[in-house]
Amino acid sequence: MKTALDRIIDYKRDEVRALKKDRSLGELENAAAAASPVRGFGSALSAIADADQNALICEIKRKSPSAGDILPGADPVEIALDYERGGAACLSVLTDMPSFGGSLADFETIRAAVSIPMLRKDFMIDPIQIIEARAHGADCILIIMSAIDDTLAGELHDCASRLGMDVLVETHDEAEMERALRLPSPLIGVNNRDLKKMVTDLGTTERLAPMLSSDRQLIAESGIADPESIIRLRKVGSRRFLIGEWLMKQGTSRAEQVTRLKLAC
Ligand SMILES: O=P(O)(O)OC[C@@H](O)[C@@H](O)c1c[nH]c2ccccc12
Repeated sequence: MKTALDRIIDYKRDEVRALKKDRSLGELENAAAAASPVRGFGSALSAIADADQNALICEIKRKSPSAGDILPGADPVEIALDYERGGAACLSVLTDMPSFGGSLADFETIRAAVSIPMLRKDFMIDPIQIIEARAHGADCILIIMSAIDDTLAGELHDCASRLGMDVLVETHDEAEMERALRLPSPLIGVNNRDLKKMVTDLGTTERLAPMLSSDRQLIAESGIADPESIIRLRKVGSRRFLIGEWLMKQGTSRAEQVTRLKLAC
């Protein structure tokens, strides 16, 4: 049986094929070279985490395979400005349309409206997507270890580094963590949501956190739903958090809730 992740990777292959037909590599490389300079993603997280506050990567997604509709008609710029005003370190913007309702057009509009660094959150399976990400202003890209093999992960990582972007390497079990630690990126995410089974458990971050040495930075991802989740994960040393659905649903108190999470201890 195909998992949700398998299905996504299948249509990503079609998207990559279409992109390669549409735009030449040279053209995209030129656009990437002309894009606005990278904003340091990892350094923005560290500036807050090193002061012992919670460095938040706040996410914009209209829907997801696990949650269904989150905020279908959301104005992404309005939400991004709430996040920035509340004190988010960085933003994560889903650019996948079929499953998450996002786009690179959203990404670009948001980046023009805020000054904090941004992660292009998508399913990367080919270097051309990384170049495309930079051409649209991305400061960081995501590598999902459960979606690709080590060779491809290394290639995508090198491509992002060459373009000056940071890389968030996502894991969700011990084997993936071991593979992730062979890549040079200091930013190691632990996804509490199993993308194959679509179940979320904060215990995943607690279990994997001890595998990181002090030269790596743990980012706890998914299922963070209140200050208590943050307080729980701070106990295993996490000071960096990626939060989507719960913040999306906070309505008019969104900025205040960001500040509350940032200061939770
Ligand atoms: O909405 P949540 O449970 O706060 O999760 C945010 C983020 O971690 C989640 O969207 C995510 C983590 N890794 C991903 C990979 C692909 C798509 C989405 C994700």
